[in-house]
Amino acid sequence: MSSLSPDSSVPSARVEKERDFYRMLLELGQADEIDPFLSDALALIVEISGAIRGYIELMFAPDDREPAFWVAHGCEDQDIAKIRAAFSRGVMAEALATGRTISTVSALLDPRFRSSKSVQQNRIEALICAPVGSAPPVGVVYLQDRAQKGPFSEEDRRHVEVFARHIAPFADRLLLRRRRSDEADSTRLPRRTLRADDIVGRSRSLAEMLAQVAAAAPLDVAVLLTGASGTGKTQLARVIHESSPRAHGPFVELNCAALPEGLLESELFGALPGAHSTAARKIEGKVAAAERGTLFLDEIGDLKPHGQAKLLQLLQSKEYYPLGGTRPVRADVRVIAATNIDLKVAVQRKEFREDLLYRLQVLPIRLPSLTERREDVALLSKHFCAKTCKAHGFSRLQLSVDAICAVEAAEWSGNVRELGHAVEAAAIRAAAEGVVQIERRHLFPAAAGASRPEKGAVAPVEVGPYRGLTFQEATRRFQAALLRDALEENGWNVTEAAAKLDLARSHAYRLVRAFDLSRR
Ligand SMILES: Nc1ncnc2c1ncn2[C@@H]1O[C@H](COP(=O)(O)OP(=O)(O)OP(=O)(O)O)[C@@H](O)[C@H]1O
Repeated sequence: MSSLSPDSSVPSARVEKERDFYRMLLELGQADEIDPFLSDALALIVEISGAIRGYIELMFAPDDREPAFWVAHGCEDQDIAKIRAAFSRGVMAEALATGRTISTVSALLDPRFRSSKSVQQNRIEALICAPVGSAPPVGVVYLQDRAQKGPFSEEDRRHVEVFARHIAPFADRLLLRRRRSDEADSTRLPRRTLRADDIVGRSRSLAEMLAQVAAAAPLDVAVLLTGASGTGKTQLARVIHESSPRAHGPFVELNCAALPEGLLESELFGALPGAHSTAARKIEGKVAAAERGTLFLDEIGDLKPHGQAKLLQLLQSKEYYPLGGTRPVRADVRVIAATNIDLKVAVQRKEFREDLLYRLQVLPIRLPSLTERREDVALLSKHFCAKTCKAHGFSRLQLSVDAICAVEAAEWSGNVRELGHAVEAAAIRAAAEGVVQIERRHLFPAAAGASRPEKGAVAPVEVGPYRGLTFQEATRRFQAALLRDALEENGWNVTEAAAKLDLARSHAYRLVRAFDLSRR
């Protein structure tokens, strides 16, 4: 056997490498989830061939503009457009069209590819590209650049071809699943006109809301977003902006709850030098900063009467006066407002101007709470799990089937943020244990201080300091102590403390005032 060492029966390094390769391919093939399997398999072929970059792309149809699935290895950028631009489209197209493996020592010198823009721009040298599947191929495996100078060998080519044959049945299964799940996705239609990739979910209630967003986004009218805290109003405001003709303009956010009444006018409209004690120089207001873009007014229900009057004036006349200014300035901004309180009730209580409410809610959009879209909980949990792994540099963790059942069964009070925090905490616990799956116990640890108790269960808390007090007084003192603690921990940054406690910012500000908390 030519691959054995001449003087013994010890296999050569090449044979060992090859054996490892096949063994690992077989092991990888046992995986239930195809996406991570393809990602691991790609890392393996990149390593075996000594390539620097690798890419797998699968398509529903050969002339589709976007891939149905893709995974890259050795590429910093997570933006698919940038990753695709770094590889030779010409080479991939040829492998797909001919059903044959393409390889070259240097694409830059190869007369078949040297005129291609991507080849010139990325100065592409050695590459191999093998089609996946046959009659017709459904995608490609593409390797580019070698760690050690020189071309890919015949052996590398053989490995890539074996690899492409091995993953072909997985690719077929993945495409079939994707096609079926795409057909079942009720949000597919409205998503077509929106830049809403970050909005996870496929439930009917989310689809109905996205349909309203798709109708509202291109129109230059005010939008009022309502819904419980943490349901995604801020995220949706960005989607509306990015899907509108103002997408190239700025998106400027102003939290009305965080704003002391005296600062509102200069914050919103800016101030001319000398307009007030702190305005030594001209201060640019948020309206000016949002010129030709979108001004997002969060927690609009907390705007005080004076602020409401000023905002109404702006919406009616499209003009405003900077503080200390005598001439009106024209404003070209689209206003999107958000609130988690019922503004109609606030109007009845004379806390919010009715005329302003009508100006703001030309197109009102209510965000469904998590309880109305329970079928999205599993998808959202997986999304938060992947996001946490990426943010903390964990190797890929997955939620076990049992853990998914547990998150689906738990009560989340409609709050997506709360679900996100619980999954993040669970991922951190699982990573600390060095396991690869997040289990129920990571999500709902029995100890005190656990994130979200499962339905019915309440984690124990020490009652010592509150003994002897009435229920109300004990609750009040406990809340004040908890909030003070979070504020201390976060340098008295109310927004961060609110996020830590999973409170709406406006609620946190109200509590700070109600408990009269201040730095000691
Ligand atoms: N459908 C979704 N898909 C993915 N992430 C989501 C979704 N909805 C909400 N989130 C995430 O949940 C968190 C809370 O969302 P966001 O801040 O937009 O809520 P909000 O309604 O503005 O909250 P608040 O009323 O407290 O200001 C964010 O991290 C957001 O990215």
